Amino acid sequence: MNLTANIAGFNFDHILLNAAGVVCQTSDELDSVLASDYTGAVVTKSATPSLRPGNVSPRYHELTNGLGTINSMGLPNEGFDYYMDYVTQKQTDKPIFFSVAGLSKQENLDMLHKIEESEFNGLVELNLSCPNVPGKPQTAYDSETTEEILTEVFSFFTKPLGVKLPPYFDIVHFDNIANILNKFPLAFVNAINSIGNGLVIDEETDTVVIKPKGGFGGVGGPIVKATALANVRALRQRLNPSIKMVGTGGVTSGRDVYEHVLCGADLVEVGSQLAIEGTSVFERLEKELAAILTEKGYNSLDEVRGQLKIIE
Ligand SMILES: CC(C)(C)CCc1c(C(=O)O)[nH]c(=O)[nH]c1=O
Repeated sequence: MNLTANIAGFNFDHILLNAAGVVCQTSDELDSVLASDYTGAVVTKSATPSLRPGNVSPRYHELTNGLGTINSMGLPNEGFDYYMDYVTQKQTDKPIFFSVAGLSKQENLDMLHKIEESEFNGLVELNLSCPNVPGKPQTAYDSETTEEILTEVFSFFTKPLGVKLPPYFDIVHFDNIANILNKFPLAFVNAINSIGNGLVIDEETDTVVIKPKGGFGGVGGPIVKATALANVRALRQRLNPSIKMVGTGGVTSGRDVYEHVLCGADLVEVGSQLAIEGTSVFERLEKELAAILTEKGYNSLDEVRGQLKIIE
């Protein structure tokens, strides 16, 4: 059975990996994802130029009803040089995604220049949920800023690069962002990041569950699956075929992985469920996915990818 994928000439023997931010801040965590026999790659926690402790705790919470998670981590990470050391020294035949999230356009450009000039030979994921200038929405929700930063990036960057996008909720927004992204030689697009600025309340105490931002945080897990699938599908339908698709959001079963592939995903990432279940989740998900393919008489994900049917 063929459960492989290819992006920018990189072969992935498995289509599953972690979502940036989950089990990927330290070298031990990164090693644990790579060590799984059921992952095809690993992505680092989004790096900033220097080390960041991130926000005060509680900053992450799993909903008691199991429907999802909420977080306002605040970009805690070991700093750019730590991840550069890791990705350039790590001996592995699995591709590595180096995620970056500068706090300004200049920080992103500086990090990307360093990657361009480095020995790193993996893929880069530019986190476009990165902050924008005060008073403006996150970068990915600001078309001009998105186009401006990608224009500057591709004026010098030649290694495989994709973008991590927040969810969009309006068909015109799908059209707009796809029109911008199609102007650039992107290796991939990763949809979705957590749904921004949700709010979860503790029913015992009538209090928010995370401390930063008065309780507002990014929402993940089962609760976001419908939005994640819609974004993967809408972007797949609009983006040049040369831009591959990474599906993220709401994956807790092999069926969820299968649905991301039906919508067009080449790789599928696991965030909340990985945080909850640990790296054994990858084996469970791949085996559940393989069982679905067998049951349906498919021998390869190539027969499934993008084949979602509509009601004629
Ligand atoms: C939200 C930002 C802090 C600007 C980026 C890092 C990030 C975080 C985070 O570090 O709080 N959490 C997410 O769910 N997605 C992200 O992309």
